[in-house]
Order: sequence, then structure tokens, then C-alpha cells
Amino acid sequence: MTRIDTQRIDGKAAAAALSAETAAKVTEWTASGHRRPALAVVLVGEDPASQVYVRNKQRQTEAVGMRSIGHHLPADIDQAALLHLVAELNADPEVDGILVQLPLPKHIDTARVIAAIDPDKDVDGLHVVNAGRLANGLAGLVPCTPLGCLILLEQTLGREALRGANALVIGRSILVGKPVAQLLLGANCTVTIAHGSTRDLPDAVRAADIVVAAVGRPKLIAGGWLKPGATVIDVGINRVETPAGKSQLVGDVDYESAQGIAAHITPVPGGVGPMTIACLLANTLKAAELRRARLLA
Ligand SMILES: Nc1nc(=O)c2c([nH]1)NC[C@@H]1CN(c3ccc(C(=O)N[C@@H](CCC(=O)O)C(=O)O)cc3)C=[N+]21
Repeated sequence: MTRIDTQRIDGKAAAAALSAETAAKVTEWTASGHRRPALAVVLVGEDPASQVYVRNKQRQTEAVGMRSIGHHLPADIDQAALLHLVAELNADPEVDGILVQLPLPKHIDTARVIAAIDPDKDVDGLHVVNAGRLANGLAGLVPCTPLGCLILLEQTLGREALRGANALVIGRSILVGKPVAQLLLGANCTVTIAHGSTRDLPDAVRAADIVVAAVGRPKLIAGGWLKPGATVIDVGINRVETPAGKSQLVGDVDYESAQGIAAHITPVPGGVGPMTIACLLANTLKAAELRRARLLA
């Protein structure tokens, strides 16, 4: 069989380009007399990984010229106090976007906290109103990781190549699987969603022109399962130990064995991850514009 020259999709470069575009739009926005868009980030507890993510988001928010407002709450904060903060941020006219870093401590009802966020400030796109808008094809805030996946696919294949393509989404979470399936459907793909109860995953993968893997299982998908020439978007970010005892990030797809079979594949790290943050910044500007438009309406 002929070996395909597999192209690595550079998510880091695509994210830098998207953020440069956001920065230019922010400059325009403020030049026309609007206040700087502001993103409030709420972190509960002391999880070191979450702290690193949040710092990174705040740094990048400021790098594109927007305001970052951090709220760091103790791990044992009660639910009512967290809901009270969300209500304050909803009512604050200076705040355009609200992100509550997940996961939250176990004693907090995550669904209730997300439900309390004003849908028009919900830059994560996780509120049921935004999920409904996405499902019904209405304007709203779209979850960052799925949006990043679609942008990478459009840039790699072009919008016309998505029409009618068999797209397989592996995973059905509210965060990634379901919204990415909606976006692919909106781009006219023929969409299949596989999950833990799927009978024959390798068979489903074999039929797919596009595979979006979002299960969180290291190297679950073998390159040999792929249709030759398929495009792979790997959302998985799994921390594993190498035989040498070092910690390493790997995706849900076995990147090495996909070489020579896939036409295009996102690496981990450097693929979807950086796009998630770039889309968060784009969503924050969009939320500012959306709120302004609704105020005028
Ligand atoms: N409310 C909320 N919204 C989120 O969007 C959210 C969240 N909570 N909780 C945690 C997850 C995780 N997440 C990532 C974002 C960027 C990278 C990223 O840029 N990763 C780099 C590597 C980072 C590394 O080296 O550890 C990459 O893939 O190249 C990863 C993970 C957003 N999340």
C-alpha cells in the first residue's frame, strides 16, 4: 500500500494567528470608544494544574489587550457564596465574559453554577441556553475546544471538503463531543457519534474521513484503524509515564502509528489545546460585541 505523507496540523501557529486577529479587533473596538473587553476567571481551590491553566489564560487575555479579572476562592467555599459571586459578575457592567474553571470541588454542584451564569457572558458556551442555540443554529457563544476543532478542519480541508464528509466524533461529553458534533453537522458533514457502548469502534473509525477523538484514553485509537487519507483531530490530553519514568502528554490517537496513513493529524501537545485558549479570547470579544448589540436592541 502506498504510504501517505502525513501532514502535522500546527495548532500552535493557528492559535497565534487567531489571537493576532483578536488583538487587532480589540484595538479597533477600543479605538471606536468602547471600554476594553473584560474576562472574569473564577478559580476555586489550590489544584496546581488548574492554577497553571488559569495563569496562562490571564496572561493571554492581557496579551490581546483585554482586561483579566481574577477571583481565587478557597477550596471549602460554600455553594451559596460561589453563586453569589457569579450573580455579582452577571450584574457587573464592566464584565463581558465569565469563566469558572473546571473541575470544581466535589461539594459544589457544577451544573447549578454553570446554569447561574448569564448565557451572554458564558464564554465557555456551556450554559444550556448556548447549547440550545447551537443545536438550533442560532447565534450564541460556542464552546472553545469544539470551535477550535472546526477552525482547524476548515483551515486544513476547506469548507467545501467538509460537505458530505463522514465525520466520526468519539466521545459524547457536553464539553466537547456533543457540541463538536453539532458544529460538524452545521458544516454539512455526515456525523456519527461513538461512545463507550459503541459495538465496533475500529469499524466506525475505518469508515470516517474525519475523526475527532475526545475520550481521554491515551492512544486508544490505533493508526491502523484509520481510513487511508483521513484527517484526525485529537482532543485528548493525557498525562502518562514513559518507561523511563518521565511524565509525557499523549493524545487519544496513537500519533506514531497514524504516520503514513492519515493525511492530516493534530499533535498533542501543540494541536487543539492552544486553539482552546485562542477561542476563549475570541469568545470574550464576541461576548462584548453581543452584549453591546443587545443593549442597543
Ligand atoms: N471552564 C473551563 N473551561 C476550559 O476551557 C477548561 C476548564 N474549565 N478546565 C480545564 C480544561 C483544560 N483546558 C485546556 C486548555 C488549553 C490547553 C493547552 O493549551 N494545552 C497545551 C499543553 C499544555 C501542557 O503542556 O500542559 C497543548 O495541548 O499544547 C490544555 C487544556 C481548558 N479547560
